[in-house]
Amino acid sequence: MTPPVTGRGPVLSVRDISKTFPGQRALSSVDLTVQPGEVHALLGHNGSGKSTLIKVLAGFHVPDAGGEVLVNGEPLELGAPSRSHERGLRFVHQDLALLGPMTVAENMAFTIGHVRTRVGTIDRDSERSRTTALMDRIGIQVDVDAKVEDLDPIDRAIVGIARALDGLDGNGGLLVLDEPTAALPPHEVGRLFAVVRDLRDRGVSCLYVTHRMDEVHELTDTFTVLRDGEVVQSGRTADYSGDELIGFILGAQARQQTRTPGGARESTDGEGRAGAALVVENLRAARVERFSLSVAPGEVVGIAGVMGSGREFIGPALTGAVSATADRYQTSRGPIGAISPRNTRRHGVVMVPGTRGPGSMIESFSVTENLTFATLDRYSRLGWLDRPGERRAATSWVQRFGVRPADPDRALRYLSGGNKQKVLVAKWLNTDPSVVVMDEPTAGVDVGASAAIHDMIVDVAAQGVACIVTSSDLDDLIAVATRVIVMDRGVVTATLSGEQIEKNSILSAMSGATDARADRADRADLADLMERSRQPDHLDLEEPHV
Ligand SMILES: Nc1ncnc2c1ncn2[C@@H]1O[C@H](COP(=O)(O)OP(=O)(O)OP(=O)(O)O)[C@@H](O)[C@H]1O
Repeated sequence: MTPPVTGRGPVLSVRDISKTFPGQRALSSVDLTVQPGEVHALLGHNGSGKSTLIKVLAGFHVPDAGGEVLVNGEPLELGAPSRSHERGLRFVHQDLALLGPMTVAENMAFTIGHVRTRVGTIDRDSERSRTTALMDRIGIQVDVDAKVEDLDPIDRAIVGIARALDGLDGNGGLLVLDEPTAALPPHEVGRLFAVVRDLRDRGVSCLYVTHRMDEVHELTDTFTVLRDGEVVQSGRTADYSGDELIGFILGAQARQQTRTPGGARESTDGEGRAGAALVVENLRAARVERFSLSVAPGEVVGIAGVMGSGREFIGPALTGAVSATADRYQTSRGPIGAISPRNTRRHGVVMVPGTRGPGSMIESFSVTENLTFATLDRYSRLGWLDRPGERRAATSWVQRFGVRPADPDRALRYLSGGNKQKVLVAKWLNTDPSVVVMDEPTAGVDVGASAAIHDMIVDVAAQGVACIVTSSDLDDLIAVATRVIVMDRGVVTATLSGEQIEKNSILSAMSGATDARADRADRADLADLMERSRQPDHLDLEEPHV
């Protein structure tokens, strides 16, 4: 790792910054320093204040009076986004805000402005060359004429970073990356790290927000941990173990968080004593060619596969959210007929979607209203809503998942991203499903809440629910699955159980699938995947994750 550049003052000094929302102190006297050429991890549980701090830096929130932010030693005018931009602060949010139907060059022009000819028309050629030049600066080329919706997630992330770098001349500046790997499959994370390291070597510092603990030691030089809006620790990453960092993040909670990897549990191969909860033969849907699965009550089946393998379409296909057919689709309640949302729901097959996108949650509704939205009939009495009953159920889920703030009446929009995710998972578990498909259940969720969600999945399974977890985060699969199915190009290519459920074996099975199509695959990706599967950092199975 390149040592941080020294000799100049800090690129960023946050001093005594506080932010109070009505009824909520989100930041309390926060100090944070980033030196030039340094990757600084900003860590903290869901709701600890990371996004609020970033929004203060971006000029989106005005902090309480009293504190200051210095950029390269000079005070920054707070609450003015254009001033933050002028002073070299750049932000890449999780939602990259790229427009799918537009090309890469058009997206760049849309945000950083059009290039005009002398007669005032748009100069498309210059816009394309400018985009190529921005890409060159991070040493990666993406087809500037490709539509963003056709790009891989990693290329989209890279376009987002390249766009943010506009106007930063060569040396200096601070790039704030908010959970940039949350939407990336494991084998593509290395490419993003290479871009960040390359920028660091060229003097662009980085404030890096992540919940993935394995990334912290791999990528960052220094760190700050926020807990409940306060800085609890900062320092050089190399001076602390992963467990120590987790301890800072979770505080007293840490000691309560333990879990047994699911791989250690016995596999039932889909046929438990009570018979299968779901049998599907030759499921076909967009990106799913032929998928067969039998899952028993109480079993947790994990589905792994790189982006585009079909993994992400299994949930929508099984619940009829996308058009799907199968030679056989049978639950414990009998054969299903057409695979439609209504039929699958009647059979108790539900899906917890991976994104908190439109339709999955209503931001202006309270936590309680969101939690009970899919089960309103249960709380209706003679046409009236049993509000106390609704609230009791919500309170119990809020406590079980540790939703913060622990206030079931709070409008969802005031919750942090990870806490919204917990409410979303709870909403579907509250429907008492017999089969639940969870896509990326811990995306954006902190290390403590991830463990809580893993425990909850195991708990739900122990109550006889068949669980199918599709995830790009191998830790999810290792923590909960009794069997892991690996997919490639819409078909199952491997099934792992027992002791095979560990990172190395899953990655090799995924790489085996990739290997089989190596003639058309990107060999760099494959090499990267293999390289990562050999790195001991990624395979530290002795250490408990939480
Ligand atoms: N606009 C707002 N109004 C009221 N409270 C808010 C607002 N924005 C954030 N909060 C509260 O401030 C606290 C910090 O939230 P923040 O979004 O900064 O957390 P975070 O660390 O980014 O969490 P996550 O990892 O889940 O994204 C939370 O309790 C949140 O509910």
